[in-house]
Amino acid sequence: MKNLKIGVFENAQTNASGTATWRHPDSRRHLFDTLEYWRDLAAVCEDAKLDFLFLADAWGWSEIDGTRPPIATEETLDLPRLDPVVVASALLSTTTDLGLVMTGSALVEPPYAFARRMATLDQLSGGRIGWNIVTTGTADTAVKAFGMEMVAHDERYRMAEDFLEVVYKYWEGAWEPDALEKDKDGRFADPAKVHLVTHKGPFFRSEGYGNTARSPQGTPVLFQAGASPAGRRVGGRHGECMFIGSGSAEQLAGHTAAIRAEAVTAGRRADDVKVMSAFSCVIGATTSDAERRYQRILDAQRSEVTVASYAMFTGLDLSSYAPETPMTALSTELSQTQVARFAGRTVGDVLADWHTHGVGARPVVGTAEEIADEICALAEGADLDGFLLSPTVQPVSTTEFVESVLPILRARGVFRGEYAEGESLRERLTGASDPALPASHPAARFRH
Ligand SMILES: Cc1cc2nc3c(=O)[nH]c(=O)nc-3n(C[C@H](O)[C@H](O)[C@H](O)COP(=O)(O)O)c2cc1C
Repeated sequence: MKNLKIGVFENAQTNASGTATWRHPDSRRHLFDTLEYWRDLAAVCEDAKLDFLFLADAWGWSEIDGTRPPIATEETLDLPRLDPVVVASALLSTTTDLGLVMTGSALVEPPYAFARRMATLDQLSGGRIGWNIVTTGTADTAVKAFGMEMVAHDERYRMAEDFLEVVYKYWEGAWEPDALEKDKDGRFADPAKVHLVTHKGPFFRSEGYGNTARSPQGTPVLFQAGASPAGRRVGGRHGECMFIGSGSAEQLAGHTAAIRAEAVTAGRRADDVKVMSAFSCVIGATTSDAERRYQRILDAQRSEVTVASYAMFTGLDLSSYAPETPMTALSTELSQTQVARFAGRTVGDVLADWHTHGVGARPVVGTAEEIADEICALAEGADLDGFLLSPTVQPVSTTEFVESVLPILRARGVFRGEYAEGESLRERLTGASDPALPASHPAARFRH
């Protein structure tokens, strides 16, 4: 079996993944707006030698028929949040090896400024940064805040391709890796190795010199999570790591095969893309103890949150449809994945399902041994490279996982024990022999 990669899913906000479990007695997520929360969580991840901490993000919010439902505020479903780039920046000085991966929107960010911010993080972290490319799940509300017009679903992916070309040109082509000489008796940099970038694309234009020099990885490790056909195409062409939702081994195997096929269509090798599935679990001393603990998590959440939460991801108000309406009758310009994955089921089924686990799948509920068994079975059955642990109650879910499940995975030889010294996040996650993107990646053509 492959050596697994394991990251932790977080959101610089009180809730995650469309559920609202912040009232649970053990939850400390209401302290998401303190540096201590992030410092302590990052320390748990780094002490356990996890691969990275992932900070998801959204610029938009929940709206139903153009109005923000009061429950979204009462249960802090979507707002307030913190900027993940700034949170990651704060963690650079409290961590030394942990990867820091964050979402950045190709819909609303200006690419030149975004390229600089990510390069700065990559530089100061010594090459520990990853970027989850999103077209923004909450696009309908985010565009209003940015004074933009709505951009349709597949058009947003075309926009993302253009955005990628701009940032690649700056990350890969603006400054050659050995441009900086820093020679006090000579010169600081070699002008022959600093290049003017020009870009005239369908969505973005830019002409300039890189505001930052080349960072250790150049391009941060590229993550992508869109599961619609358009999303998978972009992931297959550009992604180095793809996040997929959770599900049965059979469902995940289908996703993994489709992503690898897209990579091959794009002229890359099937395993140039590492596939990581979201994974949630509730651990107990016995199976029935775990079931009791899971029920307590469900009880911590108000049921009214479900409609507002589903609307945030899809713009659809499920309360306005008869419960027997087939989900195939619905469509969205937001997350098509969150409609398509319920094909064959009804609106009533989805309301019940979403209440228990939001965008994720039902957590695996059991003893540490049972959870380790499930992780191994999923990895083998679905050809996965790793997991994105999506904790239900933070930080205790992460702590319990690293204390009880991780040692079992280590004993089985499927998760490594130590960090390799000086390794970049790219080398760690992809097995690359240096921190730069391989020559087979589309970004490499912008190098000099
Ligand atoms: C593990 C995981 C993490 C995600 N994180 C984000 C995120 O931080 N922000 C966001 O807007 N979408 C996020 N998404 C959603 C997708 O990237 C994508 O934008 C969404 O599913 C809509 O595109 P699609 O219809 O192509 O799937 C995430 C998805 C998964 C599976």
